[in-house]
Amino acid sequence: MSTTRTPLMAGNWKMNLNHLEAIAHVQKLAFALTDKDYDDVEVAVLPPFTDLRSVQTLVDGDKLKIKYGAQDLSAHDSGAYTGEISGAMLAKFKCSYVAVGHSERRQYHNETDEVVNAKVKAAFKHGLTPIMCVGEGLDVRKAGRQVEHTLAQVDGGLKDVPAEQAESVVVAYEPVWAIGTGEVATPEDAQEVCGAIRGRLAELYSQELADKVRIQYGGSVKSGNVAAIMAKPDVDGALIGGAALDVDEFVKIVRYRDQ
Ligand SMILES: O=C(CO)COP(=O)(O)O
Repeated sequence: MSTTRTPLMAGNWKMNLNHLEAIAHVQKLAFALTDKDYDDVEVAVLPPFTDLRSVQTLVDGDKLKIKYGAQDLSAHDSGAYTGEISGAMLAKFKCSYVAVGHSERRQYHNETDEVVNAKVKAAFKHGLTPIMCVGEGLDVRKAGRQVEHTLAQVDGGLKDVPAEQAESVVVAYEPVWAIGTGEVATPEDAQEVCGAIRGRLAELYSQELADKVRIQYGGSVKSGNVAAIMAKPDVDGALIGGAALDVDEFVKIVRYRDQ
C-alpha cells in the first residue's frame, strides 16, 4: 500500500455481540492496542446498532483512539420508515463510518446500486464516511468478469457524488465467494480489482483524488494472510468479519507488519 494513505483496519461484527459483549470486546481491544498501533493504522469497529451507544460511552469516556460506525443506514432522513436508522441518528452517536452496500445487504435485502448510491449520499449528508462495499459472486469470477462487474458497482454507487465527498469515501472490495468461506482471494486477485477500482476513480474524478481514496480488501482476512494482501500497492486496509470477533486475532491483523 501507499505510504500516503493510512491503512484502515475495520472489524465488521455483522449480527454478533450484544451490548454487554461489545463492552467487554472493546475494553479488551483498547487494553491491547498501543499508541504505536494507532500511529501506523486506523482501527475501527462496526458493531450492530444496539451496541453503538455502549461503544460510544467507552470511547468517549476513556478517549480511546478506536473509531466506530454502523453496518448500514437508511437512505431517508426521517419519517415513516419502520425499523430504519438514519444517518442523523448515527452522527448523533458520533459514528465515523458506515458500511454501505455490503454483499449481505445486496443479497438478502435486495439492495441495488441505486439504493447503495442513495445511502452513500445520505452518509455524506450527515458527515459519516461511507465504506462502500463492492465485489463479485462466484459465477462472475468464474466467467472472468470480476473487474467489469465491480467497476459497474463503483459507477453506480458513486453516481452524482461530487469530488469533495468522493475523495473521502472508503471502497471495500469484497469478493462474495471469499466471505466467510475461508476461501481468500490471492494477493494478486485483490490487487487486480483494487487497482482497477483506483483506475476507475481516476477516470470518474482525477488521479489526485484516486490516490487519496482508501481501498480495502475483505473476505476471510486473518493474521496469517493479511501481510501478503497488504503488501499490494492498491490495498489500503481490510474489512474483517469473522476474525474481528476474536480480539487477539484482530490485534494481530492491526499489526500486520509484524506477521
Ligand atoms: O464480509 C466481510 C467483512 O465485511 C468478510 O467476512 P469474513 O472476514 O468473515 O470473510
